[in-house]
Amino acid sequence: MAETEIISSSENNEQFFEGVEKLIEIWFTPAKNADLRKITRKQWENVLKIVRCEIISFTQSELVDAYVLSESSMFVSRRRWILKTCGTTTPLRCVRAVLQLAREVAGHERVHNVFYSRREFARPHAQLKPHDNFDSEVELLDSFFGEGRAYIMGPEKDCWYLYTLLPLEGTVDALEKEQREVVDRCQSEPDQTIEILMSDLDPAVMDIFTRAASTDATQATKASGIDKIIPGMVIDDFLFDPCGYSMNGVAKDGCYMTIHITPEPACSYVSFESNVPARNYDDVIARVLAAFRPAKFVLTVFATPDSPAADVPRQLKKFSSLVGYEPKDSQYVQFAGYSLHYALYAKFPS
Ligand SMILES: C[S@+](CC[C@H](N)C(=O)[O-])C[C@H]1O[C@@H](n2cnc3c(N)ncnc32)[C@H](O)[C@@H]1O
Repeated sequence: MAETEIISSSENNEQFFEGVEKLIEIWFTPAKNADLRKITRKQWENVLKIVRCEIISFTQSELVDAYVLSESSMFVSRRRWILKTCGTTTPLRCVRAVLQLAREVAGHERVHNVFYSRREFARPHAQLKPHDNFDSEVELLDSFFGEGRAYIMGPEKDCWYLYTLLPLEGTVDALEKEQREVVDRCQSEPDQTIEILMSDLDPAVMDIFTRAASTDATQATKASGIDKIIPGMVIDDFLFDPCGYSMNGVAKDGCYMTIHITPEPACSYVSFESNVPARNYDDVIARVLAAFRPAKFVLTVFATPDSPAADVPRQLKKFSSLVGYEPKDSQYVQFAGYSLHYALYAKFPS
């Protein structure tokens, strides 16, 4: 397994692990016979060496390959690549290699869209370059993709960073035109992503994700109710020793879900992400919160106009009441081709 990222805090001798992930998603422009799944496992292993993590498990559906990594997950489909890694991994350092493999092995010449996002780290200064600050990350991303756009949402300590090539609606028409052409060429490909990034979780729940309480990952998946959050997924789960948990779920229709858990009391963190389509995510959000009981969380929802979830970001804008939680911040952004809702919630004081 890759070099572990667990650091002992000198202040109180408690274990610290940076659960907050960096998430990069690259969409390539459709091209005849091009498919990222032509990239071999060995080639991915070499890419992940640059990131400082490795593959620990693999599952697939007809439409998506899903890898559980020593630090989170990777999903590969015909024209979309997603890499989500935590700890002090360096995912942006591998982008050049991925673009090269996409071109030379998979037949993808053109990048259509890029999303790079993360919550603020618990310990930003412990990160390796370029992840030690957002400006450096943006500079590197711009060196690959040209002029992207960078956004910082929410209050300083709980902010959420986003880099994308999407223009704000109505500001740049070149990308809009390209997007329309792609939609025309490949019919529409509706897309939506919900992420719930939770911190300061209930210790009784976190206990489930330790080897002391659960004999294996399956037991932890069932005891926590993870298997009920989105039914119908084939689950590939992993329980770390002495604690920590990662899972990927894939469905026949190509949808995925992924959950990663850092249970250490000093730095407890859980992330949930899925691209399952829905007219609203109230039930999914309620099940996630009931399973993990965070004190604080960031919620983000992206949706294209042709997605069943198209109206979700707008609905959430007005949706202030999540039982037991109060909204601390909320932003709604309309990009060309996507809308986005960001919100920060905290538990009502008991
Ligand atoms: C890989 S997991 C999931 C992290 C995830 N990003 C999250 O949302 O919290 C990290 C958890 O597994 C534990 N762990 C145990 N062995 C590990 C290893 N060899 N590499 C990475 N994490 C390990 C860490 O202490 C931490 O609790």
